Amino acid sequence: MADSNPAVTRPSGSERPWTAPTAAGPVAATVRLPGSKSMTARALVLAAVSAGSSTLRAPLRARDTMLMAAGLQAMGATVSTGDDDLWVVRPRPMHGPAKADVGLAGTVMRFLPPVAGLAEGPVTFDGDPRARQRPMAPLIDALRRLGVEIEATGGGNLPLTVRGAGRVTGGEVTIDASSSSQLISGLLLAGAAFDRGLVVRHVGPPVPSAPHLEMTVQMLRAVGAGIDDSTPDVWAVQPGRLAGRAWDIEPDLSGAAPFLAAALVTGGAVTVPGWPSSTTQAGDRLRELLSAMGGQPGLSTRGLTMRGTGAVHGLDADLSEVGELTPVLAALAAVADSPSRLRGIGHLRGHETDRISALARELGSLGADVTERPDALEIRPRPLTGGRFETYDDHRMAHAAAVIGLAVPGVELTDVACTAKTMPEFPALWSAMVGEKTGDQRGVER
Ligand SMILES: O=C(O)C1=C[C@@H](OP(=O)(O)O)[C@@H](O)[C@H](O)C1
Ligand SMILES: C=C(OP(=O)(O)O)C(=O)O
Repeated sequence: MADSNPAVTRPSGSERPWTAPTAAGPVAATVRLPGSKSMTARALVLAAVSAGSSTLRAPLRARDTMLMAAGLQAMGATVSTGDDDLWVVRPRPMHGPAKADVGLAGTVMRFLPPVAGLAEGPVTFDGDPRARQRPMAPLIDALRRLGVEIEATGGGNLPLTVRGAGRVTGGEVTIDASSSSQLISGLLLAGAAFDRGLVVRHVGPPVPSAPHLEMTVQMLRAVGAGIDDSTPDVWAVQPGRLAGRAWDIEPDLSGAAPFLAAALVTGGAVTVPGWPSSTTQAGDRLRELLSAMGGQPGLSTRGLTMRGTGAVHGLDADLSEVGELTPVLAALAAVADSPSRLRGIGHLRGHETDRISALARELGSLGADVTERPDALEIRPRPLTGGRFETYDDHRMAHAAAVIGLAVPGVELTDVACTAKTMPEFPALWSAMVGEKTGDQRGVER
């Protein structure tokens, strides 16, 4: 289904085993990171449902965002991704028949079906085997109640076919989005184009990932949407045409997690240039979280510099708003000098893999004492030894393994190619940061 772009396709057999490099001493590097996955995804979708052309400066070129671009193109939008630094999106009337490969991208599988409701004709969605297990049912139900016809071939999951009528009635809908904030973001991003606009009311256990919802609201406002989020758990988008615009995509701050963690593990210093002084990205919370674990963050016009102090402390934190940071924080917790409790992360069981189980199993297999709770991880550090580390197609499991590998020789990832989901250049950047001479040095100054 996907095109032949290597950043997109993930044929079986593309796995690449990798032994994580061990740091010979404190790392000292400036690491230039690619654009934010979450901002790139939203900018692409908003551009496709807007009235005029849009541009994305410094977008993320990775599997998730290329699949988003391909899905929008399949529905008729023109998305020019030839220039690494500037993508151009020209909206066109959306239509089927079309097929969209979501890969393993939560953003693609939750953001595109509402757009497909606006298309005329059938659009079929499917993805990697694991994508068929990720929560979709609340979105399918909500879209149906908003007037969209959906053939749910996969029951409440993928695959599914949206039989769009070229317009969506819209109006008010309730949804239980406790399994993923993306269920709400997806509805909101398309909602201004619905005939009656959209009022989304969340009912159920708390919605995770508040910063991501804030990003959705702010980016909608930036293209002229009238949106009211003043009532907790209710979002109201007025109907109206959105304006195309020029987006400057910020560096991916969640993708910064393993690099900043390297400063703590090795007692070194890592700078990420272009760190925004104000942002809705969840990764900005790394400043306080890594500070609680012993790092010293300093934000200046050069970017964010994280300095290690030689000590890594355990962490007791509710990570419900920043769940995607959990794998790297869990890795740090495993090499810390005191126990950790990472709480509020039940929804991670529906991520790229069940991250609670996966982290418990893999950290445990290296020697850490880990207790898996329904919505938490308790990690008591013990001396670790190298060994096989299964990455479960999960880019952030690979990041976690790389962080431990800095301190523990012989951590062997079953696959590092899964990092292409959000950062195809991860292995090269990582090796260059650690000082391996053989690697591609682009993006890293030492
Ligand atoms: O909207 C987004 O861009 C995202 C929202 C979050 O999803 P969940 O709320 O499902 O955790 C986050 O974990 C994911 O990496 C990206
Ligand atoms: C949960 C994540 O991704 P997705 O957008 O596929 O949900 C993530 O990147 O950590």
